[in-house]
Amino acid sequence: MESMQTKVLSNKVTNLCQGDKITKIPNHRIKTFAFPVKDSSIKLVLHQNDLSAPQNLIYRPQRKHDIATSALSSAESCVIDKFDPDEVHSITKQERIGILLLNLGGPETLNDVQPFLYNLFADPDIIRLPRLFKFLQKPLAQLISVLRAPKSKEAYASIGGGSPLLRITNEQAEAMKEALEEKKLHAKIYVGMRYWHPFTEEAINQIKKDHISKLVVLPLYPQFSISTSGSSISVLNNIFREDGYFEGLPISIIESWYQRVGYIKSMADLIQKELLSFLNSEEVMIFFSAHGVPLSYVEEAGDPYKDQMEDCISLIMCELRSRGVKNSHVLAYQSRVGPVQWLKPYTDEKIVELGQKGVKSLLAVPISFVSEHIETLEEIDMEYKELALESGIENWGRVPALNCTSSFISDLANLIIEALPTASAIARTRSNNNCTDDGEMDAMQYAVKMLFGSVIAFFLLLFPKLVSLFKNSLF
Ligand SMILES: C=CC1=C(C)c2cc3[nH]c(cc4nc(cc5[nH]c(cc1n2)c(C)c5CCC(=O)O)C(CCC(=O)O)=C4C)c(C)c3C=C
Ligand SMILES: [Fe+2]
Repeated sequence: MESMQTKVLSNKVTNLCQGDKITKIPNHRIKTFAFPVKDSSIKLVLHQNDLSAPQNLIYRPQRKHDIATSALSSAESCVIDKFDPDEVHSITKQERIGILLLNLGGPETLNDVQPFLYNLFADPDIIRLPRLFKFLQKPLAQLISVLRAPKSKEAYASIGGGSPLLRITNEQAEAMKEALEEKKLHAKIYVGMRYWHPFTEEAINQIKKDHISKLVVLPLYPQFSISTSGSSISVLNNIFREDGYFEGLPISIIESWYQRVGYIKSMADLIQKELLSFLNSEEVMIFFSAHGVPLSYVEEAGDPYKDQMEDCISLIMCELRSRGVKNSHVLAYQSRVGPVQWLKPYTDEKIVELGQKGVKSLLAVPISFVSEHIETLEEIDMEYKELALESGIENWGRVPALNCTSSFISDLANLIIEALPTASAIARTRSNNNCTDDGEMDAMQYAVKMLFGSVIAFFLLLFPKLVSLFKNSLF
């Protein structure tokens, strides 16, 4: 396993040994700092000379796509040290700590499916239109959501009529609160969903009512993607910029956490346990199935999702190998939507290929999400299982999602505690982007764009050939 460690000494970045303490020259400013450390026991803590408590703690995986980050500002001196929870508690006793868990959200009833899909496709981080065509976003979302709704409804009906996501996320929040209390940190936990209730805005209103004085934001996606954590964080950053409450409020945003030892070990535990349920466990191929993203996200927009996914899988396999598990493994991407190319190999094609090659036993491991959801319960458990059995795979198994696994929840609680000292005020620079936000568009401009977009969408609906092309290739 590659492990790169870095230390700051004056202006230089050199190699670091665990436990190194380095005092940096006073008044040195640190603006951004990539900290590509895979061993999460090593942290970089920035101290101010007159305070004994850490002011900032940097915990940033290496990534290509740069979105707003706030944790790093200026520091008087710099110490590289191991994380000390007692020190954190001493500075947080007087605070009203809030933890905001971000997630995707899902329809609770079949009637919610179409409006939920509308919210999803109206997100410019999900359908990325060129600037010139941005005005089509909402009419297109309306069209696609109406066309896709019947298929999605069928899938949600087959798993009981709605998504289990809110229930599981609430259970995780409750379990996290208890784990934090055991670690002597009292915090209020909020759930903010991107596409369904309770929306992020609802969670933010509650945070304000509760007079939270320090906030940690934790997206429940281990790996960062523009389409998931990125989208949720940009909604938040817009709120933080516009709302005076957040001016000066210390906030720490955790962007990804797939490389945490606690998470990796929890995943390895689940895989190891499930392998034992096969009669021929050493012959089973471990089949990691990650939610896909369009290829352009990675190749054009610099989404670090694929790199992080591959990294994550090599860390899990490394952990399994250290336990003597020698099974082969493969990574494929599921749940593609639309006519564009997505990350490959595709899960369905890979299953067929493996069946043709004579593989007899597969263990599916959902890897991009930590709760059961439609794509584990319907796509993997029903569609892919059926496809596998038709393709000659004889033994099929699936690793459950982490949900409330206690080692995992405890590790997330540690992550929150470690992130607290990094909380710092978000820079409130207003975007000078004129035309991307409805709020910034005048009413007339908005009405014209909606009307024009709706006319185009309406014409698309009138052409049966186009619609059937949409239906066949998109949905
Ligand atoms: C890390 C996980 C996810 C990524 C990456 C992601 C990207 C992504 N998704 C869509 C389109 C849809 N996603 C849908 C549901 C859905 N997606 C995720 C996770 C990721 N999505 C979850 C957990 C869920 C399920 C929520 C639930 O209700 O249980 C759906 C709706 C379901 C369906 O109709 O299939 C769509 C559509 C795109 C286009 C995309 C990247 C651009
Ligand atoms: Fe999705």
